[in-house]
Amino acid sequence: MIRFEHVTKRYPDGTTAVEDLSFEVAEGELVTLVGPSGCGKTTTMKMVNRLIEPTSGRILLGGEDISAADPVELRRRIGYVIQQVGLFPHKTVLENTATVPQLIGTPKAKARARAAELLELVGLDPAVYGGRYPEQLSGGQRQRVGVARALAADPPVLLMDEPFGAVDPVVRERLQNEFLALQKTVRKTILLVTHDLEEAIRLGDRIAVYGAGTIEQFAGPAAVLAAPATDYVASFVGSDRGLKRLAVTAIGPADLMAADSGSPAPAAAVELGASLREALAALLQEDSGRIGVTDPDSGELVGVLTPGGVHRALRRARLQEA
Ligand SMILES: Nc1ncnc2c1ncn2[C@@H]1O[C@H](COP(=O)(O)OP(=O)(O)OP(=O)(O)O)[C@@H](O)[C@H]1O
Repeated sequence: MIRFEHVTKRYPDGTTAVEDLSFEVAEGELVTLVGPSGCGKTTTMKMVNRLIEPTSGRILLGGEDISAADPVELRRRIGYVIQQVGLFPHKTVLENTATVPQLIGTPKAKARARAAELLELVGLDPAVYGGRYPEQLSGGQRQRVGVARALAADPPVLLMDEPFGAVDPVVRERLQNEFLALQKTVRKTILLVTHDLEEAIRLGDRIAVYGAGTIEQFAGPAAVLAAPATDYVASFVGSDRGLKRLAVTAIGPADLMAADSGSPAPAAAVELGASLREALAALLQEDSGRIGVTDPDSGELVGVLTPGGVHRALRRARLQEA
């Protein structure tokens, strides 16, 4: 869907921001760009909606070379979410969300109805928040409006630059989870820039780990953690990558013990397919040392997870990757 072919960007002062980048983002895929400050992530992203033009190489969107596209028309196909959100201060939340559809000629009533739906989708009750002004919202709520607004024109592609950057870690984690659930339904093709490795791992179907102006590794989160491609990536992901793997390993049926009909069902439960990190957090809260695991569709208890099951799952994941 988005394809970079040997893209280099040199700024007029001689700074090479990115050099010979080639990678592809599949339709419906969420790719996170992660790396230290100044490594070229934002430059990469802004070349996709032509806020920055490459010095050489080309970028294709759905097979079409974007250098031939009209930038205004191009940006209509590409939602853009930035850290500072950039909401219009003098417009209400509903008006902010309806801005783009109205700009492209959607009748006002229809644009507003759609905006209300989207606010609902990002967890903001339009009856409560629709009439408020941005300054009357918390940072996390503003970021949700930013996401709703970017989705409003239903663009196939979303560019997100540190979209959850301006909120505290707890709210951030909640927004990330909500966003992942949302992505399951909307299935946009997304490039998301972050300097936070945990965020990149949590959100990305694949991760591009940037060094200075180049991608050092482009792979799924589990592969980046299990087999860093270079010494640089190894030091970037750090020595606690074993722990980080908890976040990318899901609980499978083989990790569970049968729910014993004799003993009471555990009080806490997570869903099958939840991350080991989530399961471990729940286990640590449970004095009994066991939690229930439920079927995400039916909600029925399918088994019981103990710390031994977490070990089994990690071992299984290591074997699969080997
Ligand atoms: N307009 C510009 N003129 C000259 N150099 C620039 C310009 N914009 C960015 N750069 C340089 O290009 C390099 C890459 O910048 P970029 O903003 O893409 O990095 P980044 O990875 O997004 O960083 P951060 O995480 O700090 O936002 C940096 O060295 C930066 O100083």
